[in-house]
Parts: sequence; structure tokens; C-alpha cells
Amino acid sequence: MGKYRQTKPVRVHPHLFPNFLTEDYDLPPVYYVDLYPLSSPLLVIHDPEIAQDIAANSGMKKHPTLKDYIKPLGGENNMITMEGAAWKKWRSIFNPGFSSSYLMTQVPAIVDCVLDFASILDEYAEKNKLFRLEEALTRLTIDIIGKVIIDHDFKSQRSRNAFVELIRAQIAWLPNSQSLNPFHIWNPLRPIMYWLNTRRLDAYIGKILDDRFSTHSATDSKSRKQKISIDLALETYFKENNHNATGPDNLVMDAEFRQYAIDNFKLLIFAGHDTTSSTVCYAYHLLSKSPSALAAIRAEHDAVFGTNPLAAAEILKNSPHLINKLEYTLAVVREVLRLFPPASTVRIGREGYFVKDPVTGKMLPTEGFLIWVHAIGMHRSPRLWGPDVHSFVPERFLPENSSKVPPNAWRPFEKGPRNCIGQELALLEVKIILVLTLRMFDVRAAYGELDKLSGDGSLWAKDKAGRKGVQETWGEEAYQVLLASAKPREGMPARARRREF
Ligand code: HEM
Repeated sequence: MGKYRQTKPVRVHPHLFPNFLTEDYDLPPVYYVDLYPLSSPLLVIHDPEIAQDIAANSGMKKHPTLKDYIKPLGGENNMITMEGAAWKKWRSIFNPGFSSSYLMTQVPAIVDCVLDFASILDEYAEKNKLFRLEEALTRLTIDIIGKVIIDHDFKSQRSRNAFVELIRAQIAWLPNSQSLNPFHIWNPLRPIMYWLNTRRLDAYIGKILDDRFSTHSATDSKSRKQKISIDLALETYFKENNHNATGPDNLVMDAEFRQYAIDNFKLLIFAGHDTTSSTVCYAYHLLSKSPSALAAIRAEHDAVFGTNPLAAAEILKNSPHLINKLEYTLAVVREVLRLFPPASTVRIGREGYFVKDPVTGKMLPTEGFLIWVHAIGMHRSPRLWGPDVHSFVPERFLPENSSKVPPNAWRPFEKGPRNCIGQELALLEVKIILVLTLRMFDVRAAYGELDKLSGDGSLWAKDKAGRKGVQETWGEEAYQVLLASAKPREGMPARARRREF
């Protein structure tokens, strides 16, 4: 580890360390790492078939470190860290709210949010303003998730919203890429800030839930066709309490159900924006560095939506299914997620579950280990993807090349029963954002101008130590850092320029 303090960026995301170790020491596709006292002993999984068995069949629970990490954002009872019957119940409540058919009904609302974002980009282009792309996209993706799951307009793109400021503040307190420094981890203010922010976040979501509850109980829920998550939760509550929704309206929501619902909505809002915004940052960035891919994706948008980019929003609202025709765009997003997956899964090994080392054939015990199904290790393995593994090649994911994609090696959303509930929504959002902006603007990272943003008041501006020393991984200056999920360093300073069309 000491060696990497010198040769890698000091704030690089810890999920890149197994990649560095594998490259430097030619390690096998499964190996143990003892990081005492920093973490539990690890078993790193870089073998897609073993990864698949763990995710789909092993019944391994999420590791407790994940619970501690997510709690400030999703409370005690959230879908990412819940287990057993409670997880099953909440997953099945929300599943219909993430189905393709429901998501298609949400395209017009998503388009409206993206049009706001495009108008902001336009202002930035007009003023030639340097800005942090991650901040702008976070506000966009929070606005979208608010509409899609709780029918709430955070309006955070153009004004300050209390909830969004609180969630950003809470994220800033999480252990992050600085946390190898013990003074950072043991900051005595952290638990106090977690507690305070949690109370405020709960109050904000609790009010939305209570308002919906009071109007919902007076309406016949069966007549509601839309499967919006907040109504799905309330309908479950009414059913559990034998309330027929047209009967007496003196029902008071049980405190335990209310807290579970609040925790899950907080979690969905967090998980529903944080990873998606980073993905869009990297999509702009990688496309800006690949003129052929950028030309190909723009040509596809012209072919599907016509050559006037200003007309695309209306066309999309009227014919949302056109989004499914964007084969190349989908390939771009999948390649972006291969190179820059924002998350992965950590499980707790269990008695009686062994992993067969594919090299030696030895059976390796898992009990007592943190099992890291390490997505980025598989995504950037030359053994699996070939010598151009670190290059941006969207064509890998075109249907005609599907037989060359190594099975189970692409897992940004994880797989099996605990896979990402929001993956279709994420892909839909990213595609809509690209369709409505790529032909209007050139957006590029501007790391060379980073110093000009040092006083911008964002949560990125505070950590000056991260700007010293080596500033790239695999030749990429927009390397990932840990801030809740994996995000582009410094929130990706960027500039937008209007295009002629
Ligand atoms: C590019 C965007 C996204 C990526 C890369 C991503 C990735 C992931 C990954 C890797 C997991 C598994 C986590 C684990 O095993 O601990 C996960 C789970 C989850 N994600 Fe996403 N996610 C994305 C977008 C979304 C969106 C838009 C939502 C919508 C609210 C969402 C909600 C969730 C939830 C609720 C879970 C837990 C599912 C369960 O355990 O049943 N994610 N995601």
C-alpha cells in the first residue's frame, strides 16, 4: 500500500487497489488480502463465474461495513442493506415502480428535467463559464428521481432545495478517499452531524409521505393506474391494515411502517441519483476524447429523432419507445459503465461456502471474510477483455459483437436477486440526457483550469491535499475518487460550447 501512496493519486478510489495489485503481482482471479487493522480480511473475486455464483446462489448477506456506510443516507431499514423477509417485502413493493411499462410513462417528466439542464448548459456556454459537471448533473438526476418515485419536484437545478443541500452535506461527512487518515475517520463531529442531518432528511420525506397518505386514503387506490413508488408503498399499507381506501379516513400510519418507508425513499433518492450523475459525467468525457464515437452517436440521434435537435424533446415525449432504438447510444453507456463502474457488492462469507481457485483447483473458505465481487477488477481485466481493455470502444457492446463479451464479466449493476432495481431507469435517463444535449453542445473536462474553481464553495473545493502528486490512473486524469459512490475527481471541472447544427 505504501508503494501506491507514492505512485498513484493520494485520493484515488480504494476500489482501484485490487486492480493495481493484480497488475503488479500477476495475481490469480481470486485472492485473499489481509488489511488489518484497516478492514476485515478480504477475498477478492475477479472470476466472472464465481462472482455469478456468489451473487445468484450463495445466499451470502451484505457485509456489515456496507450497512454502516449507507445508514446516514438510507437509515436502518433500507433496501440495499435489508435482508430476508423485510428485503423481499420492500423489493416486491417497489418492483412495479421500476418496470419498463411504468418508466415509459415517465419519459415526458424526465425530458422536462433534462430541458432545464440543457438551458443551464446553454447559459454556461453563453458565459463561457467553468463549472463542476458532477454538481450540475447531481441536481438534474435528483430532480428526476424525485418526480419518478415520489411525485415531488425538488427544483434543485435552479434553486436551493433543503433536502438536496442536506443530502450533499451528509455525503460530505461520509468516510471518503481521505479516510486512510485516522483524524478524518475519527472526527468527533461526524456522529452529531449524521444525527442532525438524518432528523432533517427524515422530516422532509416524512412530510411528503404524510401529505400523500392523507389525500391517498380518500381516493380509490385501485383506480390509480400509475405505479409510482410512493403510492405502491401506501397501497401495501392500506392492504395490510384492511383499509379499503374509500372507507373511514381516520387511519393513522403506524410509526414502524412510516420509518421503513422514509428510509427506503431516502435510499432510493440517494441510489437513484449518485451513480447516474457520475455515469453521465464519464459519458461526456469519454465521448469528447473519441471523435469517431461522438460522430457515431450523434449520427444515430439524427437518424432516430431527425436532424433538428430542438425537435427531439417533443418527439420523445410523443413516442417514448423510440429511445429503445438507440443501439449505439446504449453501447456507449455500457462501455462507460465498464470503464467507470460507480459501485460493487460486498458480502459476508459463510460457513460451508467455498470458492474453487480456478488456477490451483484448491477450495478456499469464505467464512469470516469480506467477499468483494470486484466489478472494476473484472471490467478492466485484459485476460477477459483483451489488450485494449483500458480503451473506450463502445462497439464491444453492439449486438453483432455480443458473442465476444465475456459472460458475467460486465456487472456494473450486479446480478442475481440483489441486482440494481433502478438499472432500467438509469439507462433510460442517461440515454435521454445524451439525446437532448449531445447535438447541441460540446462538453469537455477542463482539469487544466481546476485552480480557478478552488473558492467555489462546493464540497469538492475543500480538500486541497488531493491536488498534490500524481494525477492520473491508466493515463486518465478524471480518475475515480470515493465520495459515497465512485465519482470523477473534483466533480469534473468542465466547459460547454454551443454547436452549430
Ligand atoms: C448508473 C447507475 C447505477 C448503478 C451503476 C447502480 C449500481 C448498483 C449496484 C452495483 C447495486 C448492488 C449493490 C450491492 O450489492 O450492495 C445496486 C443496488 C441497488 N440500486 Fe442501483 N445503480 C444505479 C442506479 C440506480 C437507480 C437509478 C436506482 C433507483 C432508485 C437504484 C437503486 C438501487 C437499489 C434500491 C438497490 C438495492 C437493490 C436490492 O438489494 O434489492 N440504482 N445498484
